[in-house]
Amino acid sequence: MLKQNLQKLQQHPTPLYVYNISLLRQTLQKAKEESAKYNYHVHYALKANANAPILDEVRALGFGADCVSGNEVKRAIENGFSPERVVFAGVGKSDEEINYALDQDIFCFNCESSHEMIVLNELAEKKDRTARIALRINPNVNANTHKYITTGLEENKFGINAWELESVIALLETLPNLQLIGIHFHIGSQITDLSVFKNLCTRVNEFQEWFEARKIQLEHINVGGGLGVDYYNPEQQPIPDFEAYFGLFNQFLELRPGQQVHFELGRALVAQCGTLVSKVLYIKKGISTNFAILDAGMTELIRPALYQSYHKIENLTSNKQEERYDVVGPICESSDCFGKAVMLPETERGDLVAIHTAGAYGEVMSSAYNLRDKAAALYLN
Ligand SMILES: Cc1ncc(COP(=O)(O)O)c(C=O)c1O
Ligand SMILES: N[C@@H](CCCC[NH3+])C(=O)O
Repeated sequence: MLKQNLQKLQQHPTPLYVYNISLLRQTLQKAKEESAKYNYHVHYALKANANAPILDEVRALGFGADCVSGNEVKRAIENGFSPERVVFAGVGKSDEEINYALDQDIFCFNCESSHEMIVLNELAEKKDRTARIALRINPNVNANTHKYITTGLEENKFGINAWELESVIALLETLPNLQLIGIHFHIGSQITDLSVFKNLCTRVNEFQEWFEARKIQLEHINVGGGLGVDYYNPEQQPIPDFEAYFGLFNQFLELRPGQQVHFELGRALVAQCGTLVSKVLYIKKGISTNFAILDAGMTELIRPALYQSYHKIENLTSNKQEERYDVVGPICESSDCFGKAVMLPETERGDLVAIHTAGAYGEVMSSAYNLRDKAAALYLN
C-alpha cells in the first residue's frame, strides 16, 4: 500500500503518520461481524488513537466509546458518539471530569475505588442526578504481557481488589445517587495468548456467583480490551483473529438471562492501519553497526523506548543489498532507538522508512520534547 503511494508520500513533509482507511474499515467490519454473532457491545478505546477521521469510521460502524479522561469523553461526544454509548474508566477522575460526564449523562462510570464512589455520589447529588456505575474489579489474572501494560494484578493500581468487595457493597447501600449496573474488568494490553482471556472468564464467573449469592443483579458485564496484534508480521496478519477472541468469551462466560456483555478494544482495531513514515537524515558509522538516523524519534513513537517493543521497519525506497543498521531518531536520549541490528537494504540520506503497526498508541502518545513539531497525518483509501 505504501509503495504504491510512494509519489504521494514523497510530496509530504516527514515524519508523517499514514493511515490506511480501507484496512481500518475491513478490521472494524470483521470485529463488528464477529461480535454481532453474540450480540456483544464493543466500545472503542479512544486512548489508542483519537484522531477525528479514525473516530468517524469507528462511529459509523456503530461502536461505542471507552474513555479514560474528561477530554476523551468530550472528544467522543463532539465526534458524534451518543452519550448512551460512552463508558468512563480511570483511577484518577477529577471533579471537573466527573461533572462533565454527569452533565452528559454518559452510560456508565467504571469506578476504581470506594473513595471515587463517595466523591461521585457527592457530585451526582449536587446535580440531583443518579450516576450509573460498574465496579472495576481487579481479578488478579496475569495477562502475560509487558509489565508496564499489565493492569489486572493485585499489585497494579487499577480496580477494586476482591478482598475489598464486601465493604464496597456495604458502602454502596449508603450512596443513593449511584446505581450499580454491572462489573468491569481490564487485565492488560497486547495480549496474544488467548488462554489469558479464558482465565479472565473463569474469574468473571466466580465474581458473578459472589454477587448472585448476595442477590445483587448485574445487567452488564464489561470484560475490557487487550487483544493484541502481530507486530512481527503486519502484512501477513493485518486483522486480528476476532472470531477466536469473541468465540472464546461465548464459550467460557457464564451469563445470567438478559445480561449484556461489553468489550473495550483499542489496539486490535487500529494498530495495523497506521504507519509512521520517516526520512533518513544521516548514515553514521558505529563500532559494530551503522546508524541510520531518522527524522522521526521517540517523540513521534515512544513504544520502543518505553516498552522495548518491536515495530517492523522497512526501507520503502531502496532495493539494494541488505546491511545491518541501528535505526535511531534525533532526540537527545539513548533510548531513542526504533530497532537495533535491523537488516535493511543499503540505506542512504533521503530514503523513506516505514515503521509499521503504529496506528495504536503511536500518534496519540507523541510529545513535544526537544520542542519538536507535531507530525502530520495522511489518510489513504
Ligand atoms: C480500561 C481500559 N479499557 C480498554 C483498554 C484498551 O486496551 P487495548 O488497546 O489493549 O485493547 C485499556 C488499555 O489498556 C484500558 O485501560
Ligand atoms: N500505551 C500502551 C498500551 C497501554 C494501554 C492502556 N492501558 C502501548 O503502547 O502498548
